[in-house]
Amino acid sequence: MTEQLAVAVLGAGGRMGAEAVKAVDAAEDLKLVAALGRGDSLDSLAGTGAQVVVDLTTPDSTEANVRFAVEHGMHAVVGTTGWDEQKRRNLDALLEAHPGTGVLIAPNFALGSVLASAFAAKAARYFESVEIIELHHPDKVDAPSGTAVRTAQLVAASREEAGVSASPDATTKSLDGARGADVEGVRVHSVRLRGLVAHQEVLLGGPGEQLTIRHDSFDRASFMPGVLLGVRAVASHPGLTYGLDGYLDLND
Ligand SMILES: NC(=O)C1=CN([C@@H]2O[C@H](COP(=O)(O)OP(=O)(O)OC[C@H]3O[C@@H](n4cnc5c(N)ncnc54)[C@H](O)[C@@H]3O)[C@@H](O)[C@H]2O)C=CC1
Ligand SMILES: O=C(O)C1=N[C@H](C(=O)O)C[C@H](O)C1
Repeated sequence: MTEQLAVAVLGAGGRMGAEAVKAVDAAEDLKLVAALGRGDSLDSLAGTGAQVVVDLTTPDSTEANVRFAVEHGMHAVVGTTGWDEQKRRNLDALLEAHPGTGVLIAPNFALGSVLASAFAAKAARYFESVEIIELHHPDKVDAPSGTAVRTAQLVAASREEAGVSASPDATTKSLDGARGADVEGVRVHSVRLRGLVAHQEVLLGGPGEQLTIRHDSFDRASFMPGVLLGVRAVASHPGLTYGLDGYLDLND
């Protein structure tokens, strides 16, 4: 048998972390060497031999966790939200000083969601209007979702490349928040509703027609194939990769 890859999960007591612990435990090629929760010292990682750290914590702690991993020669697979451009730039600089170490920041690990965002970006240049609605469970602490931000970035880049103008909008008078958040020129609306897990619709409108690209995660099991893919692949992708699409061949 080939040697198992040693994996540590941070945020192990959380909704995603608990699921990731089970998934890593069940994978024959992986060995769970640490499962840390809030309050556990990162120093306890040092003696575990962890090669890959999976971070599924909170936006206020993920940056320090990833910094610790990189500085101690561990690769990191990050699902936690909050990685804005400045934080990614800082991480890039840190990784330059640690060549050979890989970090994957995946706003969404569900393969269907990654595909839906890619399809939306492809379609966005052909429609006059585009808006995003993301819908999540009410225990989520951040809005808009990391997935919606990433989708808006991909959509905006695609429209800019194609020279498409901003979505038309005659609103001159509105209540604060009524038109959602502006993410790179794309309106994003956040719904929080008991019973939901993670859902997103990209609405694309043209004269007389609408295309809706919708993805639903009904269960956190949907994220685990992407987590495992990231864990297995991160060592062969040194530097920072933003989005699981960076590990997939979506160009055809
Ligand atoms: N990329 C993806 O596919 C997905 C990403 N997420 C994101 O993952 C993050 C976690 O989501 P949930 O599990 O739903 O949240 P959660 O609140 O259930 O879990 C977070 C856990 O991290 C723990 N924690 C906080 N700081 C820590 C630290 N320094 N060390 C160790 N543990 C620490 C908390 O005590 C909590 O148990 C959120 O940012 C969420 O948006 C969630 C689902 C899918
Ligand atoms: O908090 C969540 O639940 C999720 N967070 C990620 C996000 O903000 O996009 C991924 C997924 O949508 C679930």
